[in-house]
Amino acid sequence: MEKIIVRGGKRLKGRVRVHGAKNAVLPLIAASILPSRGDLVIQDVPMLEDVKTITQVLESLGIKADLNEEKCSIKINAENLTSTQAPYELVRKMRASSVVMGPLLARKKHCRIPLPGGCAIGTRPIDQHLKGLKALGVEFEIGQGYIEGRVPDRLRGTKIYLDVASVGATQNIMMAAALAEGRTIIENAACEPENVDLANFINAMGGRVRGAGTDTIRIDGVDFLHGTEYCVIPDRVEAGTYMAAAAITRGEVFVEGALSDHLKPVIAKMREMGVEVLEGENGIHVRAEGELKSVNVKTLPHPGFPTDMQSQMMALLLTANGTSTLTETVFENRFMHVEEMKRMDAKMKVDGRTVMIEGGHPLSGTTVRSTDLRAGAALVLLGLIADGETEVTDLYHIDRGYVDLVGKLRALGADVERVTEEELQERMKAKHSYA
Ligand SMILES: CC(=O)N[C@H]1[C@@H](OP(=O)(O)OP(=O)(O)OC[C@H]2O[C@@H](n3ccc(=O)[nH]c3=O)[C@H](O)[C@@H]2O)O[C@H](CO)[C@@H](O)[C@@H]1O
Ligand SMILES: C=C(OP(=O)(O)O)C(=O)O
Repeated sequence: MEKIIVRGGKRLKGRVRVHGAKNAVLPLIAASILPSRGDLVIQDVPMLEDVKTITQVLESLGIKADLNEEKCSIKINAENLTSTQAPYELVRKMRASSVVMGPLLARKKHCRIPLPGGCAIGTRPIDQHLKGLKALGVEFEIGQGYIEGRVPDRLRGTKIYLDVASVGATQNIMMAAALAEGRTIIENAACEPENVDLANFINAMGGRVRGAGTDTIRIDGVDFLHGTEYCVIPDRVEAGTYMAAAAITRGEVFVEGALSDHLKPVIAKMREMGVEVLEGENGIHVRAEGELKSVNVKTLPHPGFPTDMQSQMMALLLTANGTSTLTETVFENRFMHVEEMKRMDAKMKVDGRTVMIEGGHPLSGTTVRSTDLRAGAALVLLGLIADGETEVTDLYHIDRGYVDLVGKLRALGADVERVTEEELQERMKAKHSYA
């Protein structure tokens, strides 16, 4: 088992480049099932475990998909789509693989995928995905842990109102509607930047999607989609994580590639705390010094404060003076990191969906467990200012969403390393034999 070891006390300084967005590239790769003609090339693909998993899902469907780690790109040709069944071993690793449903139903009028199940941050139902796809003409059977969808006639555009502005449901419906007959209108659609990226990608393949980024999306179905070349948007959560790292250590960091338009709520809250944030054309400059003010934060669907930045923000609030509150409204169980942070002497109290955070107290390093990918990153960030050594375990979460977190933090001056259990044992042995 590998661990990240952080020794606190270093002020981060320098420049860090953000990779392409995980949450944008996953639906883009799923949408690559749609074109029946030509090659697709996606650029600035982050080489993450999740990206490898969704690529394997495509390969399991008979699609040619070549990830080029050096060029950070993927080349896909879906002309030879032979299967409509996604394997359990892959889908269970990553909930986002349920977004292959829409494209499979659009291309082959059939799909069979394992029920994604709950996860560390909540139950995460997919009722809105199913409601939308049913409205387009899909019939579903659910049993023995699988969902099977069939289109008896053909997909037909219609008006769909989502009860919850679900990111994944909007994606699944958008992709199915891209090849449906007539116009589909999604109301109360999720307007996250990743969904705008998906709409732009579908349009680059010859689709007709309008209104993405607002709560009403119109999709006019076309007969077929074709290959294209496309570059994924930068990862706003990765960018926000390094912005938080800079502020926590009272450092000065230029986050290259970060788009301020995608990070408005994060920038606003950091400024309210007293962090200096300069928005540039090529990135965001963050600088913090001395005492920061406590603030109240509530996570919301975009353009509200993103739930995927909640735990990193919590880490930052622990360094502010006074009491802050952080309310999670998107997921019902996204506070598992609170108990881990308390193990580092963080002063916090959970009351329903709100955490009271008493900032400004010293933190101490100890062994803590990543409970989800953002929580894992947040614990590493806390380790940057804790006394002594912090060991973060369960790194498979972090590997789902961060390219080389350790290398990037080290380049900014952090005292952090990734070691295997064996290496740690060797070190202990060497220490004892020396003593
Ligand atoms: C791979 C990916 O892009 N993941 C992101 C995506 O997840 P994901 O697409 O799963 O998130 P959703 O927007 O669907 O979920 C938001 C809320 O809606 C609920 N819900 C969702 C679907 C549904 O059919 N019924 C229902 O009740 C969920 O339980 C949750 O409470 O958006 C989330 C919200 O910004 C982010 O935290 C995730 O990082
Ligand atoms: C929760 C996240 O991802 P997923 O939806 O894939 O679990 C995330 O990226 O923070």
